Amino acid sequence: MDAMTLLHERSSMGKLAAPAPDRDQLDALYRAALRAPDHDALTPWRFIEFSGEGLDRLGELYAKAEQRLNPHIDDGHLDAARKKPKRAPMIIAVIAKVTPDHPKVPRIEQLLSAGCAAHGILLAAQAQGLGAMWRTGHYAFDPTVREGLGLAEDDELVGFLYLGQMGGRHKPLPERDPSDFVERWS
Ligand SMILES: Cc1cc2nc3c(=O)[nH]c(=O)nc-3n(C[C@H](O)[C@H](O)[C@H](O)COP(=O)(O)O)c2cc1C
Repeated sequence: MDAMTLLHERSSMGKLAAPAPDRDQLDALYRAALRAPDHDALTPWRFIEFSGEGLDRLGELYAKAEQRLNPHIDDGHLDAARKKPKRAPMIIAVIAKVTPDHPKVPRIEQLLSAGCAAHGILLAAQAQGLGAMWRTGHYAFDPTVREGLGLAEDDELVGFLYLGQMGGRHKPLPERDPSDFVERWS
């Protein structure tokens, strides 16, 4: 796939099947992430890769988060939370590792770099014929989940990237006209 086609046609895939990306594919995903624009070369990101029992452990964290939000939650809802990570054979959590009060690089720039790293992973997934979807949901901001994943106070969980083999077809791309979004000063 040529670069412009990839950039114009990237699309999320919610239906994801086993197997998870293999080591070579993952290496290519991370290399794409590491080419994110990065002011002052802070590399303000880290990644946690979940597969197999790791997905169960993440599900347990989700259930713990729900229980803290609602101590009377019923087993059905707890189970639903536990199963959420099982929607894919692999999840990569992208975490912005923020250096607070940096003299040159404000927080927003560090968050944007980590977001670009996540986008790099999505693009590299599609380039390799894999399916991918960026999710957050309330869990990305939940204190129990943040603590369980070892986030420092200034860090942000930018997203959970669900990855796997394409389990369906991409939905049609929306028709968008660039001129609706562009103002020209010339
Ligand atoms: C930061 C971020 C968080 C997102 N979180 C969710 C989410 O929790 N659930 C969801 O269905 N889509 C979420 N999305 C949107 C999807 O990843 C996807 O972009 C959207 O469904 C549009 O599909 P497309 O990427 O094929 O255009 C999120 C996107 C971003 C950038």
